[in-house]
This record gives sequence, structure tokens and C-alpha cells, in this order.
Amino acid sequence: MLIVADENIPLLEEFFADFGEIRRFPGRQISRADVLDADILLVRSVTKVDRDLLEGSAVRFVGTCTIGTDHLALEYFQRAGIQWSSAPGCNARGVVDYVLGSLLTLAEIEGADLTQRTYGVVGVGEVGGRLVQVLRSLGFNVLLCDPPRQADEGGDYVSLEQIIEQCDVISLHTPLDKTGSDPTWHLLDRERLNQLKPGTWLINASRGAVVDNAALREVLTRREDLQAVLDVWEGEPQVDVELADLCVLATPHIAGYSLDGKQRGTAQIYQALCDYLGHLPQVKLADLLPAPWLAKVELSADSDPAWAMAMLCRGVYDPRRDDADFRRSLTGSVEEQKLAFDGLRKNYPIRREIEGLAVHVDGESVALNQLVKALGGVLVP
Ligand SMILES: NC(=O)c1ccc[n+]([C@@H]2O[C@H](COP(=O)([O-])OP(=O)(O)OC[C@H]3O[C@@H](n4cnc5c(N)ncnc54)[C@H](O)[C@@H]3O)[C@@H](O)[C@H]2O)c1
Ligand SMILES: O=C(O)[C@H](O)[C@H](O)COP(=O)(O)O
Repeated sequence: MLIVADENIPLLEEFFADFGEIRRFPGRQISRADVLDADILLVRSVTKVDRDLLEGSAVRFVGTCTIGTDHLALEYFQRAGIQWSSAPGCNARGVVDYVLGSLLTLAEIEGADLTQRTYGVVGVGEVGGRLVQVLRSLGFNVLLCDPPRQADEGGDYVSLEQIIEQCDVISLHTPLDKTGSDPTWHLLDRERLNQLKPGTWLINASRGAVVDNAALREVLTRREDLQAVLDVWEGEPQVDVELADLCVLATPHIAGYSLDGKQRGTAQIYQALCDYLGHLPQVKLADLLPAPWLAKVELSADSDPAWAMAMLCRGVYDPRRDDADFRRSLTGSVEEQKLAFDGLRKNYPIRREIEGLAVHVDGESVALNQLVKALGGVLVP
């Protein structure tokens, strides 16, 4: 069996070597010729997998080791009888950690109290759902917007208009969808961006085109009260440098790039391929994931909870480093910038997740115990 794979998929050898030959290519360059004889195609988000790529090839299974599926032509797969799988939720926690780190930076710059703000989560699926859970467990006021879920399940949802009207912080977690009953392409268009409440913080770690980037640049230029954090960009790997300059944090689509998230993505596609082929899975992620460098944190029971939150989150992950690396890369020619965007992602440093962090609180503190649990940490004796 021939497997063609994006070279940036971690643990390819460990998970897939037993199935046959693996040929690796840079994800953006996988071509018709490369996949012609392949049985299996394994990609990440940067490979557009459509009829142009696959027609006439032997590919019968496509696995994307990512949450997003906007790079896959799913209707064509169905017509052509090609099985596929994505990796739902694999790196959702990494995105939550990114949002938490961004909130800490925004609060520091603005002198704001995170407990006093109203949060709007737009898209309450794998990522948004986990984010809502963490924010609410921290005692924050959170409004939810998810028209498809609202239509299916009813419940405690508000409209995007209400989010824009009432929220101090808006975090976007929808898929990128140009069609359907609730399209998200330019969900935040010029009109909606202009309506943002004074002082709104806007975070986009979903897909670049969920926000009209040109309109955002124009609005941020006029309105100094707004603060934006962007991890994703229209036209990646090319980035609007002026827009990046206007953002508080700007990063090269790495919100979900925890080691755990990336390896989980591979493991989920391995499981899906085993199901497709009727194989009994032999490889377990738990045997491959290394122990985290930060093994355990000790907090004194009289620590200030706001300080403790910053320590715990930033001790595991602080997006300011990614922001600094990215900004340094935005100085060369457009071609150099595009290469740097991919280079920063390819050579991304090891980063782990807050969930599962072992924390010992030395003494009695209900507030600290609640904080650790809210962040997903594990209280240890
Ligand atoms: N930056 C990163 O590194 C990174 C990492 C992981 C995921 N993502 C992206 O984040 C997004 C969310 O991922 P997910 O796993 O939570 O997806 P998901 O499919 O689990 O959840 C998306 C939610 O958005 C809702 N939704 C759809 N259209 C909507 C609309 N018009 N308004 C409001 N809500 C709408 C859906 O009903 C669903 O509940 C995706 O675009 C994904 O590609 C980015
Ligand atoms: O959709 C996803 O899972 C994320 O956006 C993921 O971080 C994309 O990473 P890439 O496939 O571009 O390496």
C-alpha cells in the first residue's frame, strides 16, 4: 500500500509504517503526480484536496490530521466514493490555551480585570465548547452564539448582533463556510466590525476569512479603542502586514499547535484508517507522547488567584513568544514572509497543554482549588 503524506504530520513512521510505503511531501506542494499511485492520502490544512488533485488517482482514503475541513472537497469525495476522516477536537485545548494567554496579555496592556468583562463565544463546537466551559468555571460571564446548534437543540444562545452589542470580548470559533444556511465567510464584515462596542477585544483563531481582513485593517486604523488578536489570516501564508502591525498579538496559525494536539490528530487518523481497513489498532498515543517538561507546580495557599492564573497559564504557554517570532519574520519580501510563515509552523517549539497540569496547593484555599480545576489542572497532594 502506498501512503502519500504531508511531511509535517508528526509520528508518521510510528503510526503508519506497518501499512506500507510512506512518501512525504511539503503539504502545499502535493501534486496530482505525487498522489497518482497512492492508496491513502494524509494531509494537514494546507493541502487543497479536490477533484483536480485526485481524479484518476488510486486514492481511496483521505485523512486530515486537523480539526478544519475547509480544504477538503467533501461533495466530490462522496460522488467519487472516497472515504475520509478529520480529527475532531484534536487540538481544541491548544486553542483554548491560546485564548487564555491572549486574554492575559490584553488584560495586562489595558489594565483590565478579566472577571469584569462579558465574553462572547461565536461557534460553540469542539473549541468554543471547551472555551465556554473554562471561562464559566472561572466565574466569567459568557454569552454563546451558534445558530446551527440553536436550531438543532434550542437552549441558551444569543444572536451575533447581541454578541456585538453586549460583549467586551468576542472569540470566533466557527468553521469556514461559504455556503449553507449559516455561512461564516466574512461573518465579521465591515458593517459588523463598525458596530463593535467601544473597547471590544476581538480574537480570531478559527479561519482567516471568517473576518474581512481588509475591513478589519481599516476599522482598527480608525478605532484605537478596539484590540485584535489574530492567529489566522485571509490568504495564508501571505499576511496583511499592516493588519498584523495593528494587532495586539499576531501569530502564524499556531493556536492549536500543542504537541499533544498535533500528535492526537495523527492518532485519530490512524484510528480512522484502521477502522476503514478493518485493522486492529496496534499503536497507542499514550506510549509515544513524552512527559511534559513542567511536571508539577506548587502554589502557596495565600497566592493571589489572579497572579496564580497568569503563572499557571503562562508557565505552560505564552503566545507573546509566538507573536515576537512572527513579527520578526514580517520584514522581508512577500516571498520571504510566506516562507517564514510556513517555517515558523514547521519548526514550532515544543508546547504542552494546561489540561492535566499537576498542581499542589500548599494549605487550604478554596479559590485556588477552584482555579486549578477551572483551568483543567489536576490537584495533587
Ligand atoms: N487556529 C488554529 O490553530 C485552529 C485549531 C483548531 C481549529 N481551528 C478552527 O477553529 C474552528 C472551530 O473548530 P471546532 O473544532 O470547534 O469546530 P466544530 O465544528 O466542532 O464547531 C464549530 C461550531 O461552529 C458553529 N457554527 C457554524 N456556523 C456558525 C455561524 N454562522 N455562527 C456561529 N456558529 C456557527 C457550529 O454549529 C459548531 O457548533 C474551525 O474553523 C477550525 O478549523 C483553528
Ligand atoms: O484545523 C486545525 O486543526 C488547525 O487549524 C490546525 O492547527 C491546522 O494546522 P496545519 O494543518 O495547518 O498544520
